[in-house]
Amino acid sequence: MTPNSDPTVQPVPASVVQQVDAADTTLHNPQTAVLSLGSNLGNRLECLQSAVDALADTPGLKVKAVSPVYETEPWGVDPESQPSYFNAVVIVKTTLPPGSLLERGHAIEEALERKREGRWEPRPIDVDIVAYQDVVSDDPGLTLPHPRAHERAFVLVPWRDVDPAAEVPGHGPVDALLAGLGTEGVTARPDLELVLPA
Ligand SMILES: Nc1ncnc2c1ncn2[C@@H]1O[C@H](COP(=O)(O)OP(=O)(O)OP(=O)(O)O)[C@@H](O)[C@H]1O
Ligand SMILES: Nc1nc2c(c(=O)[nH]1)N=C(CO)CN2
Repeated sequence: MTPNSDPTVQPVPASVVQQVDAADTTLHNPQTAVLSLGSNLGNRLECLQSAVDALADTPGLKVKAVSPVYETEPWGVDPESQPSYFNAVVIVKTTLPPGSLLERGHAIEEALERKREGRWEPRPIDVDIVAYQDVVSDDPGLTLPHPRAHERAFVLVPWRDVDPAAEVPGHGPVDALLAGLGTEGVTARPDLELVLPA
């Protein structure tokens, strides 16, 4: 069958294609997103690096910056009850809309065998979307900015390293948030480094 011989396939008028493209603001216009990576099970540095590599391998996404690595006290649980985390922040430019970026994060978690157990259980990798441009959304499936990012020094400290002027939409400058929160329990690990794939 030649491409146009199927009578059920109607050509899409150019004006419709144009309207659809214009409505998808991400398509020609990459957006900046901030991702938080955390690991407190297995080889924590390798898990973070695998996540960075997988992000860099994602069509429609370019990794622009990778923060230094921090060793951090488990937040939200008894800090003695879990191994310490390694945390880092990655800045990306992407044509993926927020929901697709979340799906990609989940796929990376699955590939690194993260089990979804109780809340804040130890995990080999966690990929959270901290912010997507200045989008604000209270959808529980994807809340933007991340609903707890502004309370987490383990997110804000590495984020400030790669973007000193960063702001959490609706919460203000990262620097000011950190002045209030303090940085206790967030320790630089200059002996460790994540590599940004070429
Ligand atoms: N900004 C966001 N980034 C990642 N997941 C989000 C976000 N907003 C909402 N979610 C939803 O939260 C659900 C639980 O995510 P996850 O298991 O990573 O939570 P957690 O890492 O244990 O805890 P926390 O959300 O406090 O970081 C996800 O399935 C996702 O749909
Ligand atoms: N230090 C630290 N604590 C956490 C982390 C994390 O990445 N680092 N992630 C959590 C759930 O996302 C809960 N607690």
